[in-house]
Amino acid sequence: MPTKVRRRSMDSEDPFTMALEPPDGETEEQRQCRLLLEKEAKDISDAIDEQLTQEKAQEKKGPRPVKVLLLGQSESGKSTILKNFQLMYDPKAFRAERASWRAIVQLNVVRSIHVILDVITRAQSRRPTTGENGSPDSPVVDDELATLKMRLSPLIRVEEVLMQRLIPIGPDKSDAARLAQLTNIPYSELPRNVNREVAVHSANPWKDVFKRLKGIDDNESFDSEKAIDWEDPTDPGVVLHALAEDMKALWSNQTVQALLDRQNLRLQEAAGFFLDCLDDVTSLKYMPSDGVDHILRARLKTLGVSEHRIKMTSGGLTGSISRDWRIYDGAYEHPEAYPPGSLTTPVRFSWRTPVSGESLLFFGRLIACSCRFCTSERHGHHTSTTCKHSIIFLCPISAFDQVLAEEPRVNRLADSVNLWTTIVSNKLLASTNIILFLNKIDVMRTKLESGIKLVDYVNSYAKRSNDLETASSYLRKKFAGIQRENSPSPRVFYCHLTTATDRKSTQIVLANIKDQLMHQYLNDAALLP
Ligand SMILES: Nc1nc2c(ncn2[C@@H]2O[C@H](COP(=O)(O)OP(=O)(O)OP(=O)(O)O)[C@@H](O)[C@H]2O)c(=O)[nH]1
Repeated sequence: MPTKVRRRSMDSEDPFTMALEPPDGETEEQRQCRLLLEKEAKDISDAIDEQLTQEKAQEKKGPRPVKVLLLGQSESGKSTILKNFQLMYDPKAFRAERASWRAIVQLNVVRSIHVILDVITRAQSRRPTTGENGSPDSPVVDDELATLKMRLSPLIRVEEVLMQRLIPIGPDKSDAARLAQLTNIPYSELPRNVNREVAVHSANPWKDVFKRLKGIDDNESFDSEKAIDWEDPTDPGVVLHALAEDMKALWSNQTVQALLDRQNLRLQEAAGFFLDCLDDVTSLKYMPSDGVDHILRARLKTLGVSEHRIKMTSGGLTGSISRDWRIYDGAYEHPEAYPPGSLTTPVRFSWRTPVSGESLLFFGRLIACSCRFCTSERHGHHTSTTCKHSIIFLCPISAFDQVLAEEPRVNRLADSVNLWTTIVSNKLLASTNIILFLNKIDVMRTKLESGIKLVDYVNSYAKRSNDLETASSYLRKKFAGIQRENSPSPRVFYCHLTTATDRKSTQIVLANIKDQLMHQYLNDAALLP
């Protein structure tokens, strides 16, 4: 029948059908990974459907919530911005999570030490060579360092225990468990291209783990300090405390520094770096306090999209108003991660470098999600056919000299620029507030001051001065220009230079954004029938 023939031929050209077809020459490992991602996408979709149904019912009862989507490539700082929001507007919940973040800080510490131990192992396995003057070509691991390495080996077990607590592998074979299997392999057995970073799925209630361990009742008011059994000899904190002096000796060892230098491993610039405050984080009763920003600096990669509800209040001429906010952390979910602290491959940046396929797929999915949230409202409050919510887009500008782990030909800044172009040019997002955060300004400053030249990666930077002010203002103008040229209709360019781990400065920015969005929300509401 003609219709059948037509449909078949359309199907074979349908980009969605083509996109879903398995790639040619797919290996079994790739197939497993793809199926996992597809199942996860379906779970997300089902969860959104369920959420939409609930929201519809809820929204009939009260005012519309303000929705903000955090977007950006992996390690751009989305979760850190979310933590800042929680710290400001939901401090009680934030404090209750301190025990969980204590475990992440401990995990970050042992991970950094593990990286160093791996570097030493590699140096030990190399045959020593000598230069022209007869001295060794590369730093030599002496007996003292080898002994130190041996004494620190119990930390590997601590890391495994922490990872198992965070991502238990049960008989359920859930996504979280299966992803954990991908990442829970001991470092020594990991193939080079496998993710070395532990990641939790947003659906995994990892923060409850410590609560569950102590058997605290859900209804009991939860004090995070009570969640720790301070007398427990198997608590990772005990081992960390016992090995604190050895860890300090390792980090300050000249040979270790030389070996890290040779491999271009800048641990101090890597996420979750705590080796500069070992006294503090290895103290027997260590708990990340309100006074220090350890929770903001702690690194735990999250996969999937998570929703966080916060009640926010804003003052104005008409008195103070209070609204529910929903903040979505659109964590980038590529199964690979960046090797810690390295990534100085000199892949040049170009304003036209193709965006990685994985990133596009992910952002497409996120935009689809956010637009579905709007679709659900269109019949209720919205009269517009475009998304009215807000996006905070994070670009870690310090990544200008780094490449994507999953696509080593793509510069990380180029990836961000392309994602930015995709977002600002999307017609469905024409009415969306898009706020750009050029993040990791502190790391950018350190890099530029250490002599790394922006022009070596971004040709068009030409002969401009290699300082933070000039560089950030140049990048800001570039991002503004892309928005101007690509937005379906004119919109205001909102941009902030941020250091998300610096609570004070970030909270000023977020307070302004909160007031701005509340104001717009009220204006929109006034225009509604
Ligand atoms: N020095 C510095 N570190 C930052 C800044 N913003 C975030 N970080 C750190 O960078 C790491 C990654 O930040 P996250 O907030 O986890 O990044 P993300 O975008 O949520 O990453 P994914 O979970 O992989 O999607 C964390 O250890 C943060 O503490 C910043 O402005 N300066």
